[in-house]
Amino acid sequence: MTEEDKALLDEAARVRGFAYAPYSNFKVGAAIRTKDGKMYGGCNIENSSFSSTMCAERTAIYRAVSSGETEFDAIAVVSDSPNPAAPCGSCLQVMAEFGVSRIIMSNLNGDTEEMTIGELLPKAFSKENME
Ligand SMILES: O=c1ccn([C@H]2C[C@H](O)[C@@H](CO)O2)c(=O)[nH]1
Ligand SMILES: [Zn+2]
Repeated sequence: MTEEDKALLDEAARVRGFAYAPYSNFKVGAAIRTKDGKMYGGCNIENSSFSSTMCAERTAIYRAVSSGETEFDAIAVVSDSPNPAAPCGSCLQVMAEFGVSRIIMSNLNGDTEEMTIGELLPKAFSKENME
């Protein structure tokens, strides 16, 4: 693993500490890196109206996009699961939209796995489908 990817996982683990998850008690942290090396972190933010909950990955991506970022390299995701957990389908769809190609997943034991968006969401729906 590169130093850059370690730093991205460290940032995901750090912002996981801000997760607001009183309903599931499942805290998730994510951090996305732009092609020019900037990092944006995000945590999951739950709500008593459950469907208003936002995942850590989309919090991170939407923070980056809202800051003017358009070119992405990788996203790291950290949660307390027996095996490194993959992002949910909604987050994968958003990663496909914004060209987030590498997904690095880790748990608190430090087990780490990397997959591409093409592996996790083959045949993603995209704007090309609407042409
Ligand atoms: O990849 C995932 C999967 C789940 N969650 C959040 C949503 C909810 O708050 C909690 C349980 O699903 O974990 C994420 O943030 N990212
Ligand atoms: Zn999600």
